[in-house]
Amino acid sequence: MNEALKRLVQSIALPDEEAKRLAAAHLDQLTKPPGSLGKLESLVIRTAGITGQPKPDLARKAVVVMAADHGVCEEGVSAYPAEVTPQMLLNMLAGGAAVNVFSRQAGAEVVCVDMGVNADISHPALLNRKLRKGTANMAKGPAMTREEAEQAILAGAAVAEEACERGIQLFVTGELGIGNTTASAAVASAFTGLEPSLLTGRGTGVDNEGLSRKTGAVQQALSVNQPDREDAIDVLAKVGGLEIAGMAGLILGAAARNCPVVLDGFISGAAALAASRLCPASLDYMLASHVSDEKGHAVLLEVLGLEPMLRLDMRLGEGTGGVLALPLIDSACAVMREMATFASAGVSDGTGVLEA
Ligand SMILES: Cc1cc2ncn([C@H]3O[C@H](COP(=O)(O)O)[C@@H](O)[C@H]3O)c2cc1C
Ligand SMILES: O=C(O)c1cccnc1
Repeated sequence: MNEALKRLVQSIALPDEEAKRLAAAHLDQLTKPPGSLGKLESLVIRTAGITGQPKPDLARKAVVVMAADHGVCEEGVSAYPAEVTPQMLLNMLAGGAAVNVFSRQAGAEVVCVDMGVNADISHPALLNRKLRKGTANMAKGPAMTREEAEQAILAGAAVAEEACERGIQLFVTGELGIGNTTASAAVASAFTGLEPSLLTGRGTGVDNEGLSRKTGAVQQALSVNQPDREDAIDVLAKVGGLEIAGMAGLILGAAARNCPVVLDGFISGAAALAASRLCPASLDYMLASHVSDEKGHAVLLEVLGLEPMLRLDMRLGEGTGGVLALPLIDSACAVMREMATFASAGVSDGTGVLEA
């Protein structure tokens, strides 16, 4: 691991236990039976620990969409051609993708980052962090070099840091990259040791023949490259993607700044697994939004030990599921700041009504 990456990993602190304790105590003073807000209560306690604020206020939120292309598309692993990556990126920059619609509803910014799209795109709102034009075909050799993977992680972390500097307080992981469910399956299989067939799904909607080609490409990528699961950078370099490494960096960068990171779907899950292997403490900063329909996502969340808030049978990516969870997080935090306590509202808290 290079020095800058080591420093990044070392800068990630454990959650603030005192803020968690204060949040839990405050929740029990609010005008509701203890625990009656269910998972929103554990969510806000975790958020307090992440931010160090017993009553978190996360007004400024961004979904960061990392975009890149994948050499493995040559193997016929997606239902769509690779040209869709730059086309969809332009659509997103114009505000026309699903993630833009949901973000307008949720009051979140969409930040698009070119990590390695196989086309020259220039747009005033696009962050150009292109390290190369797409990865190499991992079924034939390493997707990228170790240095490129490290640079991609650091670039992702820098995006988080720059966004924090201008006031962003919460991140959603988003992505765009035709072929990236194949790379994510390979990354997930490399880290977990689970069979590729358990982690390879239909992505954009490949048919049965496409699915067996895709599973075969994942198996081949693993056998050709032999990634070392103890070495997260080796895994990302050999069978990952530029956007997946960038997302892992974004997660680490957000954690280093005490910001919650809301994970979207399967690709986000693969990036989260990589981040957790680079820095186990980063897991405490991750909130799982939904479980997607992509085969393998539920397993990944289980491995991460994260419980999703939503199950909407979505399989889109872009950060869409993550953005849909933002109103829940906002509501959970608002409870802490706005709800009356038993004392302030003059409501009996029930003590003394029942014999202990
Ligand atoms: C029009 C369109 C919009 C998308 N938005 C996200 N994805 C999602 O699908 C791609 C991954 O699936 P696969 O591995 O099967 O290629 C990624 O771009 C992901 O963000 C899209 C895909 C398409 C076709
Ligand atoms: O789970 C996801 O996020 C997903 C699934 C299919 C295609 N793109 C993304």
